[in-house]
Parts: sequence; structure tokens; C-alpha cells
Amino acid sequence: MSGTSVLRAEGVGVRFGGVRALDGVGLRLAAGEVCGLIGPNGAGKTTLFDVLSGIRRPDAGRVLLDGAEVTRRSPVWRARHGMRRTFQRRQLFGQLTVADNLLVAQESRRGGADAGRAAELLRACGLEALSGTYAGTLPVGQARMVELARAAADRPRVLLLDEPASGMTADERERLAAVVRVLAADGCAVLLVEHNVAFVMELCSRVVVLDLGRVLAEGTPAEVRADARVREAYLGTRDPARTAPDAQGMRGRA
Ligand SMILES: Nc1ncnc2c1ncn2[C@@H]1O[C@H](COP(=O)(O)OP(=O)(O)OP(=O)(O)O)[C@@H](O)[C@H]1O
Repeated sequence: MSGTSVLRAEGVGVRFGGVRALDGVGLRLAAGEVCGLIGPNGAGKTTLFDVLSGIRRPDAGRVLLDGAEVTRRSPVWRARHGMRRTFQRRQLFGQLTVADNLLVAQESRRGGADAGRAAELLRACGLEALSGTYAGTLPVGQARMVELARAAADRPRVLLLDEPASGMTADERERLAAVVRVLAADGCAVLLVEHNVAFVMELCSRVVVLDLGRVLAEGTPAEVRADARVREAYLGTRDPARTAPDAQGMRGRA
């Protein structure tokens, strides 16, 4: 890939005592691309997200944003420079309305509130009718959609999404994919951890597979699907294109 990566990790290593959660991991993310990050439970996906977003400082390697090293920069600094992240565990302001969740996010970041952008995102995410609803009362799929809208509220340049489709219905997943495509078409670089492999293969133009803290494979969905090591380590003998397993079905190798 060329040197135009908006986000790059090089030789990233993280240890937890005797466990090598990440070992020499490299990753490049270009503006406007949607890249999937998959792998069995414990592969290191969340740890890599923590390193990329600045929550965890790696023991080895570095992270670059727009070609400049940011390894020691805080999550807040990275957020100010256009990086957003959602978490596996939902993190909404439950006592604020859906619309206020977006406006607060905009105000706390660059540029201040932008009601037009917020309304546009709520519409795209199918949340228009819920804009006055308290976020804490929403079912999981809609709450995840609000998190996406909030993360995208001030036009981030890099979006790290941690299991965004978990708990969503098929219709919600379809809408989620459509919104992610629009954000990418606007130039946002999207990295997506997701256990629903069929969803990843459909949405992403490139997929990185982690296993035991290392990059096991990387390529187009077709290349990754055909990779014998990936099938053995993660996909088992089932063909994800045909079986379209649900999120639960993709967890782990057991
Ligand atoms: N805070 C921690 N302390 C000790 N070990 C940890 C810690 N966080 C992660 N690990 C270990 O590091 C490895 C990678 O974990 P990580 O959560 O990054 O994997 P993952 O791919 O995100 O898994 P999952 O799909 O279950 O979310 C695992 O062996 C895990 O047990």
C-alpha cells in the first residue's frame, strides 16, 4: 500500500504478564476505506483498538496518524485530531435524549454543535423519530446506532468501531452498513472489529485477521476466506459465504 495511510501501526507489541496480547502487529488504514479486523476470542483485537485509540501504550512499536508518530499521545489528543472509537460495552449518556447525545459530542469536540449534521445522521441511522427519546431506554440495536451517529457527529477522519453490529437485527445491520459506506465515501477511514464474519465480508474491502496476537492474514474478503490458515484458526470448516453465521456462532474456535 502507498504512504497515504491516515492511520498506521508498526511492530506493535503488548504484554500482560506472560501473555503476549500483541506481537509485532502492523496495520495500515487509508482514507475512505472500510477495513475489518477479525479473529478468535483473545486474538488481540480489543487490545489493538486500545493501542490505536491511545488508551493503552504499547510495549513495542508505534502508531502514526497522518504519518506523524502519536504513540504517546492521549486518547483526547487523538480525538481532537479526528479519531473516534466506539466500545463493545455501550457508552451512551442514558439520561440525555438521542439528539442531545449527538449535540454534546459535537460541542465537546471540534467546531461546536451542528444541528444540521446531527439531524442528517439521525435520519441516515433511522433514528429521526427517536431524537427526543432518552438514550438509556433504547434497545441494544438502536443504542448501537446512536453510538455510531455520535461517533460520526463531527466528521471524524478515523473511526474505530468495536462490534457495532452486536445485538442488531438484520434490518439494523443493513442500515449500519449503509451508514458506514456513506462515511467512508466522505473520506473517513473505518476499522471495524466484528464477530459477525458474514457482515464483515460483505461490508469491508479489506480484512485483517489476528490470531494469538499476530496478523495471520490480510487481504480482500475473498482472499481471506480462501486462506487455509484462516479457515483452520478461525473459520473452521464452514464457508462463511454460505452459512452466514450469527454473532454468537462466530465467537471463538470451540
Ligand atoms: N487487562 C488485561 N490483563 C491481562 N490480560 C489481558 C488484559 N486484556 C486482555 N488480556 C489478554 O490479552 C489477550 C488479547 O485480548 P483481547 O481482549 O485484546 O482479545 P480480543 O481479540 O479483543 O478478544 P474478544 O474477541 O474476546 O473481545 C487475551 O489473551 C486476553 O486474555
